[in-house]
Order: sequence, then C-alpha cells, then structure tokens
Amino acid sequence: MSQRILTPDYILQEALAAHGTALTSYLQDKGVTTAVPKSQNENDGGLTLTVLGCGTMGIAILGGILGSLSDATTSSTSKDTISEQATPDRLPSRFNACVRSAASAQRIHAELGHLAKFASVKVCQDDTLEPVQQADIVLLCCKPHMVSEILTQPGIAQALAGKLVISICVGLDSKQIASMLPPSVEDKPHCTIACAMPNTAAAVRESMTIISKSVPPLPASTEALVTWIFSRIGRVSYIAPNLMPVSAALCGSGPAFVAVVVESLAAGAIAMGLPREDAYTMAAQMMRGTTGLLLRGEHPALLRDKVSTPGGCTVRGLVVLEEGGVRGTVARAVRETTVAATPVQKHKAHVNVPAA
Ligand SMILES: NC(=O)C1=CN([C@@H]2O[C@H](COP(=O)(O)OP(=O)(O)OC[C@H]3O[C@@H](n4cnc5c(N)ncnc54)[C@H](OP(=O)(O)O)[C@@H]3O)[C@@H](O)[C@H]2O)C=CC1
Ligand SMILES: O=C(O)[C@@H]1CCC=N1
Repeated sequence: MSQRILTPDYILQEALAAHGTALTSYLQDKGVTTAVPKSQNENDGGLTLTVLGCGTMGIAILGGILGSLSDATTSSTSKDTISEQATPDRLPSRFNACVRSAASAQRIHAELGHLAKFASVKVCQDDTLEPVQQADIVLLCCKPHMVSEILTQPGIAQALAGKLVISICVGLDSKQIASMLPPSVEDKPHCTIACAMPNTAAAVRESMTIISKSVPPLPASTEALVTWIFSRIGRVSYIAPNLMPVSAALCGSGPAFVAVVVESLAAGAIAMGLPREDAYTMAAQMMRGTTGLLLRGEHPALLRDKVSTPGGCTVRGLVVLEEGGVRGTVARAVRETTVAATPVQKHKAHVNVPAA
C-alpha cells in the first residue's frame, strides 16, 4: 500500500476545506480570531478555476499554475517565458480538481499536495456540478469522447452559462463543444469557448501550448487570462483554427515521438555496452542541449552539418538514418496524427494509405 506523507500545512488546508466554517465558529467560541488564508477567502477577488477531468494533463497544468503561484510567493524572479504578456485583472486563486475514481483523487493529493499551501485546491470525486457552479473558468481536460457525457449531465449547461470554458481535448473544436450546449440566446453565445493544445511537458513547465484564434476574437481581458494560464506551464502561441490539428500532432503528440527517438538512441548505445541508466540520462541531456541550440535560432540543417565532419563518424551514422527513411517515416507519422486529430475527419481514411 502506498504511503502519503502529510505535512502540517497540508492537513490544515484539508481541514479548512472540509470543515472551515465549523472550525472557525469553534475557535471563535473559544475567543480565538481566525485569519482564513487569502486563497481560501471567497471574497479575495480571485477567480475559481475548475479542472473537469484532472488526470495526466489536468495535474500537469494545475501543477504549473500552483508552481507559478508558489514562485510569486517565495521569489521575486518569475519563470514566465512570455514576460511581456498583459497580466489579467483577476487571477485564479481557488482550484477544483474533478475526477471519478478514488485512485485518481489520491494521485492528485500525491502529486499536488505539496503545492496546496499556495492556493485552495479542492479535490472533487464523482461530483462535477458544484465545482462547475463555483467556477469562473472551466478547464476541460477529460478524454474527448467523455466531453458530451459530462456537458450533458443535469445542471452542467446551466452552470456553465456566461463562463469561460477552455478545452484541451484533441479533435474537438469550439463549434463541436458549443453544439453540446444550449444554443446562444439573443446572439450571445451560451458561454465563451477557447481551445488550447498543451503537451505533457507542462509538468515541468516546458509545454509548447498552441491556442486557437477565436472567431470572433476573444475579448482582450479573456485572451489575457487564457494566455496567463498557459504561460504558467511554458510557451504560448496563437494559431488559426484550421491549423490546430497539425499543432496537436506536432506539439501535443510530439513528446511521444521524441521519446521513441530517445529510446532508439539509447538502445544503440546500450547495444554497444553503455549502462542502461547512463544511456537514458545521456540521451536526454544531449537532446536538451540540442533543443537549446535550436531555440537560439540555429537551423536544424546547419546544426546537422556542423556536427558531421567530412569523413568523420557522424556522417556515417547519418547515412544509415537516411537509408532507413527516418525523415519520411517521422513526417508520415505527423501527417497521420494530424488527420486523426482533425475534428471532422477523425474516423476517415489514414492519410498515408493510398485511396483504393
Ligand atoms: N496526454 C497528453 O499528453 C495530452 C492530452 N491532451 C488532451 O488532454 C485530455 C486529457 O488527457 P489525459 O490527461 O492524458 O487523460 P487522463 O485519462 O489522464 O485524464 C482524464 C481525467 O478525466 C477524469 N474523468 C473522466 N470522466 C470524468 C467525469 N465524468 N467527471 C470528472 N472527471 C472525469 C478521469 O478521472 P478517472 O481516472 O477517475 O476516471 C481522469 O482523471 C484529452 O482530451 C487529450 O486529448 C492534450 C495534449 C496532450
Ligand atoms: O493521443 C492523444 O489522445 C493525446 C492528444 C495529444 C497527445 N496525446
């Protein structure tokens, strides 16, 4: 059985979340004045953000936001990659994390418990209505096929009216999500829907998040808020809605493709006698260094040429890669993924299979 280490701060947060009112009146009866932590105070001017489906990505995003709030509390240096962005008038300070199973609830406690002292984080198991009612912003992080079931639960649509819904669900665009909600009233949409595509590196605040440009554009304050949320977990870029599927393939799925490359590099090194753990660490750090050069503006082709001395060892390895058709294979993987991530074409023919 896994063990959880509960810090005094964490226990206090949990007790306040579960029995805050009772604890406060008990202490007041004893003549003790209680100061509710800022983030627990419903009137602190902060927003409530509810993560609907707080699994791998929900935890990564929430962890990034809480981490950035902890940076703001403990240090004057910001880790923002987009430091010049407009700061929204109001920021999230209370968080609801919704899941179905006890195991998923436990996972949130285990992975985010140490950050809960920087804001109020409530884990909601098998309860979506109240957290959505409490929310100013709803982050839709469940699997795409679950969205319809969740949004059509009794009361959810009413609870979402007038709010900001941000979806990270691959293959769903804002029109499809809107179609699961009541129609707009008097030309006003039921709620504001934004679509974003982060990736799993959000967990280390190194995501490349692509956000779909909304039509009509989001109000400036809403766009600032969406940008703020995702710049907590890495870089942010806005793109035309029709380019979201290819962005999902490159940025959302990309870490899986790169992981295969790292595994392959390590496999070759292990085959030549390098200890397994050393091989994975060396491959990962080598990749990190290479991305540093690329992000500094170096073109990949020039980088490759710089490393391959004529008559040297690298060029011999490169010839093997070309013989194996690595470029074509990787490019085809991105094309195939793009088709699978495209809303209307999701179940259509594979792009790499020639038409019959
Ligand atoms: N994984 C990735 O790298 C990326 C994923 N995405 C997108 O992010 C989304 C989430 O993916 P991922 O985090 O991997 O998925 P996970 O399966 O890890 O997380 C989904 C979460 O949703 C919860 N959930 C399911 N149904 C309900 C419900 N009715 N009420 C409340 N919670 C519910 C699940 O809880 P429980 O476990 O208890 O059922 C689980 O915690 C997907 O739409 C995907 O397209 C986008 C970019 C990258
Ligand atoms: O493959 C998936 O379903 C998700 C979407 C983007 C990355 N992984």
